[in-house]
Amino acid sequence: MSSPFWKPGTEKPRILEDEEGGVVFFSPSLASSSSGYGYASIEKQRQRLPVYKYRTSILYLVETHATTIIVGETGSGKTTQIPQYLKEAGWADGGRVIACTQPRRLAVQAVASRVAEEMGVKVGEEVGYTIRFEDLTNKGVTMIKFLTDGVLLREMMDDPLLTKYSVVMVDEAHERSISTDILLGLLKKIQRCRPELRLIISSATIEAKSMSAFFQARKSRHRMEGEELPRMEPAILSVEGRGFNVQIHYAEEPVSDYVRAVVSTVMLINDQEPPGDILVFLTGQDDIDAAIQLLTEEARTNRKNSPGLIILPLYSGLPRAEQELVFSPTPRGKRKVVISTNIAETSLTLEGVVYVVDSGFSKQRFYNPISDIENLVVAPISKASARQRAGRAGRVRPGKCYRLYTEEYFVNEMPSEGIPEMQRSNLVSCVIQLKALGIDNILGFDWPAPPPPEAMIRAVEVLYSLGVIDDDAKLTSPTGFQVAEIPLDPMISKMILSSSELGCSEEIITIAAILSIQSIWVSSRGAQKELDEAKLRFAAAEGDHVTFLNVYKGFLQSGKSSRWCHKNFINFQSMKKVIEIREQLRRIALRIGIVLNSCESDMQVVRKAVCAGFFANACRLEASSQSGLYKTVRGSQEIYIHPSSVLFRVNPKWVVYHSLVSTDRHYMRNVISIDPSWLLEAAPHFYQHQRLNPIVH
Ligand SMILES: Nc1ncnc2c1ncn2[C@@H]1O[C@H](COP(=O)(O)OP(=O)(O)OP(=O)(O)O)[C@@H](O)[C@H]1O
Repeated sequence: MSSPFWKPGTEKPRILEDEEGGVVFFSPSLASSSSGYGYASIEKQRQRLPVYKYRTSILYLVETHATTIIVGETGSGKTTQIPQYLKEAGWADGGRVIACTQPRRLAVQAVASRVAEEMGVKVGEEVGYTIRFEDLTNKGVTMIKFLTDGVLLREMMDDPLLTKYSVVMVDEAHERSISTDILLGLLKKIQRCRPELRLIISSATIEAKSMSAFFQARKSRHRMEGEELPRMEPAILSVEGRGFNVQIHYAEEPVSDYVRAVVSTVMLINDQEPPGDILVFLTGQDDIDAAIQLLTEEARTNRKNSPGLIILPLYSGLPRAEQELVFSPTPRGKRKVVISTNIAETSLTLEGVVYVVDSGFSKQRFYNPISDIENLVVAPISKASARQRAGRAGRVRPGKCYRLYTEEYFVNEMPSEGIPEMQRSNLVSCVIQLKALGIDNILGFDWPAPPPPEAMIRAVEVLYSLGVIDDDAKLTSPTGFQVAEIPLDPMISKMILSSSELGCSEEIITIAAILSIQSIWVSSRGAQKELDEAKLRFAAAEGDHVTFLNVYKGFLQSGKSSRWCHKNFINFQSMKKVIEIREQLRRIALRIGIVLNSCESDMQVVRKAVCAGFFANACRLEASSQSGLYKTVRGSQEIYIHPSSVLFRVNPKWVVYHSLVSTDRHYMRNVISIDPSWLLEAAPHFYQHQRLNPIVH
C-alpha cells in the first residue's frame, strides 16, 4: 500500500493573535517543556503545566469579573487545573459547587477521574460527574462536578438559576454544540439575576473577541446599596506555553482515499518511529471498521515489521467496557493504535499517545429545513478541530501529528472555525428545551449565533403537530411538560406517551432504549453474511422496531446470557446498556404519570405508537418503483431503505423511519411499516394539505 509523502509544517513561530483574531499554535520551534518527561509526583506534574503560572491571575479575574474568557493551548491544563484552583480558593465552600461542562460524555468521565486522582479522592466524592443516565455525585460532598452541557441544561429545568453553583466553566466552547449555545445564552440571562455567579469560557481556539462581545452586550443589574458586584464586562486571559512540542507533518499531495492513507501512515510510523501509541481520527464506525480490517491484514502480512500492534476502535456507540480499553496501559513491546471518531478530539489524554494521524474529516450534521432532511455527512474539519486533534499528542511527552492534507490546504482553505451546530441542525429538541425553560420568544432569544428562522419555524410546526405546544406556542399540559421531562428526542418521548394510551408502553420503552444506543448488533467486520443470517432469526415482517422486541425477548429468555449474544451476533455490552436505560426510562415514566402496560403480542398498537411519534418521517414507496425508491410524504425527497434494515428489499408501501444516513443517496435506518390512515390520526394538522390519497381511503 503506497503511503503519502510527508513534509514538515512551516508554521511561523508562536503568534498569539493572527489577523483574524484567532490563535495560532504549534510552532515546531517552540521549546518543549524543559523538565522532560520522566516520572514526577502528581503535584510536580501539576506545577509544570503552563496554566500554573497563571493561577493567581485566573483567581483574581474570576473574583473581580462575572465572566472570564480563557484561551490556552491544548494541554496547558485548563480543564484539569482551573476547577482545582477554584476549589482551593474557596469557591466550593459552604456547600457550593464548581461546574465544568464538556461537549462529550467520554471527556466528562475521563477528566473527572483524572482530577479525582490528582486530588487523591474517589470519583463520586469531592469530584463527581453527571452524564445522561448516569450520576456519580454526592450531594453535600461533591465540590467539583464535571457534566455535559446538555445535562446542565436539564438541571436548569428544576433550578433555573443554577443556585447550587458558584462557578460554571464552559470548557471547549469553540465546539459550539447546540447545548453550548443555549447554555451560553441562558447563563448570560442568569447572570442578570445572579451577578455573583461566575462564568469561565475556555478553549484552545475560541474567538475570544466575539465571545467577549456577546457577553459585553447586556444591561447590568441595578446595584443594591452596599452590594459588591463583579465587573460585568468580560476579562480575557491568554495562557501562553504548552506542555510538549508537537511536530506537524503535512501530506505533500492531496490524498484520494483517506482510509487507505491512514492505514499506510500507521504502518509507516510503526516501521520508522520509536515506541509510542498512535491515535487516528476518522469519521465514523464504518470508516473505523474498514480501517481496522485493512490494518489487521497489513499487520498480518508485514508481521516481521509490525510486532505487537493492538488495534482499538473508539466511537460513541461502543459499549463502555470497550471504550475504556483505550485508557489501559500498553504492554511493553507493543504499540496501541486507537482509531477514533472526533469523540477523542477534545479534553482527552491518552497517556501513551505520541503520534496522531488526522484524516481531516469528520461526520457532521446538516439539516435542510426546506426538505426537512437532516443528514450526517462526511465533511472537512476546521482549523480549530485540526489543532485539537494535534493536541492529543504531546501531552506527556513530545509528539508528532500527521495531517492527511497539504499545508497549503490547511493555511488557505480550511475554515478557521466550524459552523455552529445550531445553524445546521434540526431544532426540535432545542425548541422544546427552551420552551421548558420558560423562554417563550425563541426567535428573540439572545443567541451567540442565531439559528436560521426557517429551521425554528419548522421545529415549532413539528412540536405543534406532536401536541407538545399549543396555538400560543406554549408547552401543553400535560403532554408538552411530560415530553420535555424525558431526556430523549421529543419524537421518541411522544412515542412513549402515546404507547401508554395504546396499552404498549413496556414494549415501546424497550424500543426507545434500543434506539438510544447506536447498535445492538456486533459490527460485521468481514462477517456480513453471518450477521445477516443472525438478524433473520429475529426479523419481524413489521420492521426493525418489532425485530428489536424479538431480540430483547430472546435475551431475557436466555437469562441475559453473553454466550447467547455471541452466538447471535448481538452485542452483550449493548444489551446490558439497554436494560440499564430501560430501567431509567421506566422510572422517569412512572414519575411523570405514564401508565406502564403491555400489549403482549399485538404489534399493531406498537406500530401505531411508533407512528404517533415519528409521523413526520413518513415515506411512501413510489408506485412504479422496482428499485425501492421512496419519497418523503412531506417534501417529496427521494429516499431508500438502508441495507441494514430488515425491511430492505421487502419495501412495504408506507413506512416511518427513525434516522437517516446519506452517502450517494439518502437511506432510512430503523424502519417500520405503517397504515397511512394513522398519519392523519396522529397529526391531522401536519398532513392536512398532503395528498395521502389515493392510498388512504
Ligand atoms: N489522564 C491523564 N494522565 C496523565 N496525564 C494527564 C491526564 N490528564 C491530563 N494529564 C496531563 O495534564 C495536561 C493538561 O490536561 P488538560 O486536560 O487540563 O489540558 P487542557 O488545557 O484542558 O487541554 P485540552 O483542551 O486539550 O484538553 C495534559 O497535557 C497531561 O500532561
